[in-house]
Amino acid sequence: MKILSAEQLSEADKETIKKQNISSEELMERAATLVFNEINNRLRGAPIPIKIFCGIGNNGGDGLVVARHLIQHGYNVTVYVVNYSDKRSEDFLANYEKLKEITNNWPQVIKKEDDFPEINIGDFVIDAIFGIGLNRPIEGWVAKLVEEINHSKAFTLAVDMPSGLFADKASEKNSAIIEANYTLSFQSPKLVFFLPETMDYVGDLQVLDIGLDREFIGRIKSKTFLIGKQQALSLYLPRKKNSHKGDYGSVLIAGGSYGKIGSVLLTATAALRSGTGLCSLYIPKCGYNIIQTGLPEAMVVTDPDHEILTTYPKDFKADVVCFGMGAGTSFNTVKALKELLELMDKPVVIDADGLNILSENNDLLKLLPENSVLTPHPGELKRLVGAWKDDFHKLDLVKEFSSKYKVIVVIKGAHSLTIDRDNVYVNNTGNPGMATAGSGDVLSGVITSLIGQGYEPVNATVLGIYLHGLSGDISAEELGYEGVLAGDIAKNIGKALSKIFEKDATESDIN
Ligand SMILES: NC(=O)C1=CN([C@@H]2O[C@H](COP(=O)(O)OP(=O)(O)OC[C@H]3O[C@@H](n4cnc5c(N)ncnc54)[C@H](O)[C@@H]3O)[C@@H](O)[C@H]2O)[C@H](O)CC1
Ligand SMILES: [K+]
Repeated sequence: MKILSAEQLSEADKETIKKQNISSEELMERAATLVFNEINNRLRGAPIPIKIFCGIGNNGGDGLVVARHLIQHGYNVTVYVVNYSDKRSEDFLANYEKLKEITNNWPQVIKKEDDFPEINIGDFVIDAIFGIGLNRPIEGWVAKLVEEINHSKAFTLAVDMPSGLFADKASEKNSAIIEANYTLSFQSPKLVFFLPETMDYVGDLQVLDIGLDREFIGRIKSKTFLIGKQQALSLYLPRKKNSHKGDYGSVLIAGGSYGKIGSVLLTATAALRSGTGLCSLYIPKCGYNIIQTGLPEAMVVTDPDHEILTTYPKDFKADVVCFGMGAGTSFNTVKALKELLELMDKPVVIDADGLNILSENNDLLKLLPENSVLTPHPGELKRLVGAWKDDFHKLDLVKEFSSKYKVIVVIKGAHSLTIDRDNVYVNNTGNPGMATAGSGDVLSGVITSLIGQGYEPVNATVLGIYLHGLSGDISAEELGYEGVLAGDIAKNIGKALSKIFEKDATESDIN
């Protein structure tokens, strides 16, 4: 699914009005009625106090439409107009009149702090103050109102976006932003919903298809995508009935050191569980018995050294090599990575200490074969691309790095991002249970495996992250967040793959 910018959404809005020959007020009615339906389905007539805070633009207009439908269905509603300016939009005004026609309980206008109502923890707050039209941080008494809503701890549902967030740029530090429990967003999720600094404001997310023109949206050149089940399915390369292990890639996983052999064991397990035909490990001698006992399906080649990698086996033929987990950054291990990079003309996967070595030895970066995949966690990323001011600056730095070295970079996080030059793929699977030792080693194994099976490196990365997250979700369902081990994520990759073929009637449109 494309993630559209505020500008693209406004264009799609205008184009839809033209093509479907409807008024903008009709489009607002359609969008906001969907919001009402969702609320009505959940509240089912419950008499809880609903407080709707409406701005004076079209987000506020949506709020007024929702209010009208709720009142007509007998809900206990109070509407507040957050009068931050006198420039009320036409559709706001039209719906203001419509609301006054159906109730004697007219909206209360808030113009200053003294006008704030009491907001109780048991209220149901609807935030329709600002949407994608926000063009500067919220200030003054409106900022105070936002804080008041947040402090109340009342359940808060944001219409289109939590007020105070920009759709596609960073917020200033300490800005007033609604902390929503639930966000019902129109047509396309917004990029900020998935970035670490802003995702917590969104709560649970649901995207409503408000019927903006499909053909126009299809033509929009977006470089930012949310990866859901449909996209994962479209990337999958089916297996031929008439095939053998030689068809599914020979991978080599190079890494480990004394005390850190578990890391490569996890990576290799994940590679095999992801469908690799032949899996070999290149490890220091100390890991030989561990791997041969722990993973009899794998083959082992050992370094001359007992404790660390010191060289690279030049004659070893593999379709793809993964380097770095548990390897350490000793002088001779740097040499081993250099030998690998000098030899390889096919994409490699570099993780963990492989990345630390790259950031300390910048001259190695230009040896990376085109379309190699780097999978840093935030600390490793910072060492590679430098410090960033905010999430959007980080994206710019990584895009620049990806273009400069012609590599694919994963920004790991709650929503891991795959950056391939200017393209951004946002992952939407996974859970906090995956924040556990070895989870990254498993991810590298999945990506390496898929590259070995013939997936384009960017597709292997996007699908690999999706499957890794889904496997984490399956594991958390079985074991609870705290109970998940990286080994469980590796073990359940096959189940995750099967799951993308399941039809799910209740599936939300973003999963
Ligand atoms: N695009 C769609 O698919 C549809 C969107 N709808 C809803 O419309 C809003 C966007 O409405 P818009 O009037 O453009 O903007 P806002 O309501 O978010 O803001 C109003 C107005 O406020 C001014 N402003 C911006 N920042 C500030 C500030 N910090 N302080 C004071 N004033 C500010 C600025 O002039 C804005 O224009 C979208 O989110 C949807 O909810 C349609 O209803 C359906 C189709
Ligand atoms: K809002």
